[in-house]
Amino acid sequence: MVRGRIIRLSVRDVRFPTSLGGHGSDAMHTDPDYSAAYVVIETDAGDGLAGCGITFTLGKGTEVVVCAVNALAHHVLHKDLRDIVGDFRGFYRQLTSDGQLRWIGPKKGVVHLATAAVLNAVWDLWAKQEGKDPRTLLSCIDFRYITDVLTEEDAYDILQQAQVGKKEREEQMLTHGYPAYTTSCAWLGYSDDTLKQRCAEALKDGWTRFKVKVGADLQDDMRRCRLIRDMIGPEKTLMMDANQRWDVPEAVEWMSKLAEFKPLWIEEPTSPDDILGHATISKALVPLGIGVATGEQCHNRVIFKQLLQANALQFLQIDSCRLGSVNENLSVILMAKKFGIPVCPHAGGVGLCELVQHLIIFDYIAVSASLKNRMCEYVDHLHEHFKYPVTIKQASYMPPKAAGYSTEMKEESVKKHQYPEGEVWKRLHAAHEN
Ligand SMILES: C[C@H](O)[C@@H](O)[C@@H](O)[C@H](O)C(=O)O
Ligand SMILES: [Mg+2]
Repeated sequence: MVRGRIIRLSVRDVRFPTSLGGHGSDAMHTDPDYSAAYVVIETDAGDGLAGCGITFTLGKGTEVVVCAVNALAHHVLHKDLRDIVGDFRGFYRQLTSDGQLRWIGPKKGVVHLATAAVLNAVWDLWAKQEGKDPRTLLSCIDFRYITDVLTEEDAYDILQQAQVGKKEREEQMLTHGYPAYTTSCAWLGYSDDTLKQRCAEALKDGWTRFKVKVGADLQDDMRRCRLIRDMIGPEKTLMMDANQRWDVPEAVEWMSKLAEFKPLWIEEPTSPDDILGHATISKALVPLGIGVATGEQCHNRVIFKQLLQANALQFLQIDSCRLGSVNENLSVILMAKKFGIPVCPHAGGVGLCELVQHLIIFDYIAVSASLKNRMCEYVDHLHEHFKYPVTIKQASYMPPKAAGYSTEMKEESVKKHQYPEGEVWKRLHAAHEN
C-alpha cells in the first residue's frame, strides 16, 4: 500500500576520483571523475523506508545539478506519495513543465538530470512499497509529443502481446540473467599493457562482448582495435565508441578504416543532436555491416522518436539518469519495440548499472520478449558503494532481489566521497597543495 507524506529531501554531491586511473576516459572526456547527485526523500509514514535517487555526472558538473535538484524540491516536499503516483503522468508533467525552470531546459541538460535524480528517488520509494500492473505503468507515461508514433492504446497492446511467455522469460532471467558486455578493458586513457591485462582477465571471467573507445587518433585506434580483436578472436563481439568526436563525413571515413576489426556498432559517432547526421552515417555504414548506436546523451523522448523515425540508429541506448526517470524510459522502451529496434542500455558511471538492470530486464520480460542483438553495458567500477550492488554471473546481469530501484548508497561511502568535505577529497586536496 502506498503511504506517507514527503517531509524531507536531501541532495549531496558525491564524487569518486576515477580520473586518477584513467577509468572512464574517452575521446571527449579525458579526465572524468565519476560522480552523482544523490537524493534521499523521507516520509512521515514511520516505516523506516526512504527513497534514494541518483543522476550520473562528472566531477564539477555535480554542483550545478545539486542546485537544480534544490530548485525542484518544492514540487515534491509536503506531497503525499499516494497523490504523486496516483497521477504520476500529471506529476511528471508538472516537474518537467515548471514555468520558470523549463526555460533553462526544457527537458534537457541540467534540469532534466535533476528531474531524473528526484524521480528516481520517488520510484525507489514506491517500488519498495508495492508492485505495479500494466495499466499503472502506462499511467506514469507522459505521451505528449509522441502520440504520432505511440499512443497509450498502442503501448497497452504491446504490453498485452508480451503477456505470452512472460512467466518463462521471468524464469529464464532468474536462471541465466540478462546478457551484458564490458567496457572496462579499453578506456582511451589506458596503456596497451593495461588494455591487454584487463582483456585477458575479462576473457577468463567469461566475457564475450567488448567495447573499445576510439576517435582521438586513427593510428592509435587501429593499433588498439587490432590488439583487442587478436586477443578476443574473430567470433566474439566488438563494439566501438567515439563519444561524439567526429563530423559526419569524418565518421564514415574513419569507420571504413576500422571496419576490418568487424565492430557490431559505432556509438555516438557525432553530435548527439544531429539526427539526420546519424541517419547519413547509418546508411553509409550498412555495406560495412556496422550499425549506429546512440542515446547516452539523448535529451529526451522526442529526440529518440526522431532518431527512430529517421532510421538513424540500429541500437538504442537508454540511460536511467539522463531521461526523466522510469517514466520517460518506459516511453522510449515502448517506442523502440514499435520500431523493432533493440534497446542496449548505457550503463557504468556511478550506479547506472544498478538502475538500468531493472529497465532492461523489464524490457525483456514485459515488452521486447527478445534477446536478439540485445545486451546491456557493464563497467566494473564503484559497485561496492551501493547497498544492493549488481550481481554479474557468466557475463550476465542476475535479476536484483531487494525491493526498490537499487539506488541506495552506503552512508559511509557517501560521507567519504562527499565533495569537497569528504575524507577522500580532503586528502587529495592536501596532497595537491604539498
Ligand atoms: C565519460 C564516460 O565514461 C563515457 O565515456 C561512458 O559513459 C561511455 O560513453 C560508455 O558508453 O560507457
Ligand atoms: Mg558511450
